[in-house]
Amino acid sequence: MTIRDDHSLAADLATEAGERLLRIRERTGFGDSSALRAEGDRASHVFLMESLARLRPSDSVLSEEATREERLDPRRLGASRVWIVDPLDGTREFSEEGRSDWAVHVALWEGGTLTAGAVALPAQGRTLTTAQPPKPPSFDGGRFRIAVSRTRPPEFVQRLAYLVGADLVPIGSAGAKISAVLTGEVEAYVHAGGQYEWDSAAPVAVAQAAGAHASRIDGSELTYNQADPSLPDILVSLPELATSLLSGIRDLHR
Ligand SMILES: Nc1ncnc2c1ncn2[C@@H]1O[C@H](COP(=O)(O)O)[C@@H](OP(=O)(O)O)[C@H]1O
Ligand SMILES: [Mg+2]
Repeated sequence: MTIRDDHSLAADLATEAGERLLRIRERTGFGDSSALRAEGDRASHVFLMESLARLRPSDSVLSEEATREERLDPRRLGASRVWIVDPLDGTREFSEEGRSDWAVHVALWEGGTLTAGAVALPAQGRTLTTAQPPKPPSFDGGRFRIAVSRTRPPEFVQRLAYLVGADLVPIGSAGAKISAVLTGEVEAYVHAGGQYEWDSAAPVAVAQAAGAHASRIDGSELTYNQADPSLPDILVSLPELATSLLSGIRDLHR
């Protein structure tokens, strides 16, 4: 792998981890889904950790699959460059034959902001990247689509859809849902009730580079590389829809 800059590195690592995951799916099969999930998580984590240690030895890494001690390493909080990775987002969907809504996330946080990132969607044959941000379609009115978790949608989301005139589209993986906003399959993604920095850092880096709206559901900023990596709610949407979605969510929580 020839390394040019952080944007290309994020894209190359996410893409290669994704190719490895496709091979694991093919080799292992779907007979024992918990073994397939465990092998996918482990192999992708090891590949990303070894690659970053070799190619960016001075940087810190926060990975979903790291041990609790590794995640609590105080050096990460004092570091100026931290890679935030989710080796396999949408682990459940990865282990279901025929599904393509799972992803590999690689993001770079520098001094308070996300500066580079990539989301590989291996079973869709594409990687969305800050190296070449996608151009989301513009919204020209009418009913629209909100992507939600297949298994843990926020309790208020049905009422929100009714209020703003939208249909709900269940999709697995935060990365796949945010990518769906950027490629025009849906117009928004709403989540609440629990999630972590690695679930959103890379797709948010790409969404911001693409000019989409990304925030907490109260409209405040998403902040990364915190001591506690919990980041329980998120709204990503086409920019034209953010105001009405945020005010709809606010009305439902009054
Ligand atoms: N209530 C919750 N608590 C903790 N994590 C959650 C969550 N809801 C969703 N997530 C995480 O967010 C990612 C996307 O979830 P979903 O597909 O349901 O939208 C998944 O990541 P992983 O697949 O990496 O574990 C999932 O674990
Ligand atoms: Mg995840």
